[in-house]
Amino acid sequence: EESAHRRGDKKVVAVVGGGLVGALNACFFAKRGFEVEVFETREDIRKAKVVKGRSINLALSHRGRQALKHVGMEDKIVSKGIPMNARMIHSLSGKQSPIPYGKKGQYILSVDRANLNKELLTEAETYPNTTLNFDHKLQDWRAETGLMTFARPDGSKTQTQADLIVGCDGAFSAVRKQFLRRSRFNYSQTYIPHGYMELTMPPRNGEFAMKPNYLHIWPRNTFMMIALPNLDKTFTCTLFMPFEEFEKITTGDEVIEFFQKYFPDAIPLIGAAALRRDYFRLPAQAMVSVKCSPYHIGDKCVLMGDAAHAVVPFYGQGMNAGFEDCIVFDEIMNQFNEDFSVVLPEYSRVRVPDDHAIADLAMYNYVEMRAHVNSKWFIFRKHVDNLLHLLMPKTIIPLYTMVTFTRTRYHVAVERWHWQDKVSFFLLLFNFPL
Ligand SMILES: Cc1cc2nc3c(=O)[nH]c(=O)nc-3n(C[C@H](O)[C@H](O)[C@H](O)COP(=O)(O)OP(=O)(O)OC[C@H]3O[C@@H](n4cnc5c(N)ncnc54)[C@H](O)[C@@H]3O)c2cc1C
Ligand SMILES: COc1ccc2c(c1)CN(c1nc(C(=O)N(C)c3cc(Cl)c(F)cc3C(=O)O)c(Cl)s1)C2
Repeated sequence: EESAHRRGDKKVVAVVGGGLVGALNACFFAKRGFEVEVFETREDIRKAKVVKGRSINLALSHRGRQALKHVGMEDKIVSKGIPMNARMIHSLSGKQSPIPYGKKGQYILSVDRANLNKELLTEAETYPNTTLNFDHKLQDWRAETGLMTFARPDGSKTQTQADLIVGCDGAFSAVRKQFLRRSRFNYSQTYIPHGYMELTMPPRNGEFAMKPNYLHIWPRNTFMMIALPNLDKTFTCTLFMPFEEFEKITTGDEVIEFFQKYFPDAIPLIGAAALRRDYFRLPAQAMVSVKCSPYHIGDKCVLMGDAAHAVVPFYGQGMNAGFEDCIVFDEIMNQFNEDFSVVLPEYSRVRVPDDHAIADLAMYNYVEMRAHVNSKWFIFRKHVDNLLHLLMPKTIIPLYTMVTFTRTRYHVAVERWHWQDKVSFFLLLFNFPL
């Protein structure tokens, strides 16, 4: 029967969550001519001052760029990103060793999260068939009818119906909550013992304090710090450490002592006074890994982005994977002529194995980095990867290359990686002329 809430002839798509994936998804659906309604808990961040407590910048790579390209946003976002052509490994002695990501054109971009979110919201708004509703917190919804209930800041409630509900409301998704009540819905979440804290490295004499076109890494097994450049010539440093280690450091002196021991070269670059102050500004944030399946309910609701698969950040792929979700869904919409009753199950069938694979990869890399990776090991491994790739470009492709610079399905990249590990072990064993 005619759906009551159809405006004109096109169906209504409700995107819950106006974060990175929700804002991008709104563009994908609007481009197809749907009536798009975005519902976002927070106020319009384009009017707000600072969004606190989120990772300030992110690494954008191929998968994410392809999604942005699809809605004509790639050039605008890339122009405001800072290319990182290589990692810069900081050893305990302060020695810096660059390791290229690949051939010349193979670089990743440091992009500002808040700006990316603003640009995507503004782009979504340019579509006449798109409405952004801020200060709308989804509280409840029903799969049978597509009826949603939102809480407003003044305590009032509003309701609206949609033909399709797209849950892009992040790792603690309210849309996903309804999935948990249904039979045959699989769900798992893991908080890792590490937390993360962001520290700012200011410019020095008006210039970047370190070489800007690198992803700076201080790998120290249990501890790790990374730094990505910002357009204002600062670096955002992210310190990863077990919560119990964060809790041991309670005074400014202890902060300096800790950095003296593990990241001595960073003290003058961040500044001892700033370090003493900023370390206590915000508590360390938790990192959770969420896996679930299926991603849909009937022809009514589908989860994308962190709402479907929150991953630990140790591959820099969370947003890239969420952005790629949008392309994959769009491709399936083309294949099955926008018939939600076919598109949604097909999307789960295709995408669950890949998003689970990247979740596993990121967790694997977290365990790997925590256990083995100090500067020497990191440098050695990456050089071996690059050497084998040089000798047998078609046979050995480093895993991070497949993940970061191609759209090889994540689960296929993992399968190849397992195969390659056997082959290269075999080759080394029979001392293939390396
Ligand atoms: C430290 C750290 C570093 C990272 N680095 C990278 C990186 O380098 N590269 C990368 O690709 N990814 C990275 N990520 C991952 C990336 O941040 C996430 O994958 C990405 O933000 C997911 O986007 P999303 O839109 O799905 O969710 P979110 O960005 O969480 O957006 C969800 C939105 O939904 C809204 N919302 C929540 N609940 C409701 C509700 N009930 N009703 C309405 N709205 C609601 C929220 O306000 C928010 O705006 C990193 C993550 C962390 C924590
Ligand atoms: C804003 O906060 C964050 C937090 C973590 C990350 C990022 C941004 C961006 N990240 C990227 N990771 C890769 C990668 O593939 N691997 C295997 C790596 C994984 C780790 Cl943990 C690392 F330190 C270096 C590399 C590396 O290879 O350079 C990229 Cl490529 S980008 C991790």
